[in-house]
Amino acid sequence: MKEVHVAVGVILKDGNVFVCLRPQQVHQGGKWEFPGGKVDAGETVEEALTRELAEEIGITVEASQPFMVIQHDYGDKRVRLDIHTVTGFVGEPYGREGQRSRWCPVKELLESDFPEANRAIIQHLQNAL
Ligand SMILES: Nc1nc2c([nH]c(=O)n2[C@@H]2O[C@H](COP(=O)(O)OP(=O)(O)OP(=O)(O)O)[C@@H](O)[C@H]2O)c(=O)[nH]1
Ligand SMILES: [Mg+2]
Repeated sequence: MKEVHVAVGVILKDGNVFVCLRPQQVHQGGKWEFPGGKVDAGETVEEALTRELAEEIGITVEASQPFMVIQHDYGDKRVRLDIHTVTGFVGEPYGREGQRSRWCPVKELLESDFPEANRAIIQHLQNAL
């Protein structure tokens, strides 16, 4: 099964992270996510992240840093998550594709239901901040 390369943004502001609720009908639907999406052929991770965050939550990324890379096999899909923190952006994020979204304190992230692969990201975030 081929591996999907995904650019994921951990958008930080005052100790909070912006998270979105994945639509029921998509992969890992009904779970929370850090916004992002597939890296298209010929795109850098930064280009994919900037494009996906503009499309999904209406912000313009101005400063991002590589944070970690996670590979995970969900059984029905294999992903390689290229996670970047986003510390500078223009605009107020919102669910531009109609998805629910909110700012969540970093320390409360594990109280919400995220895809399995996100557990390691959250633990790294909580240790790093
Ligand atoms: N965006 C995002 N995807 C995640 C996270 N964790 C995780 O396992 N994934 C998986 O990464 C894959 C790609 O995410 P995605 O569905 O958002 O990709 P996309 O935005 O290009 O899809 P779409 O444009 O068709 O909606 C999905 O299988 C999703 O389950 C996360 O925190 N954020
Ligand atoms: Mg997406």
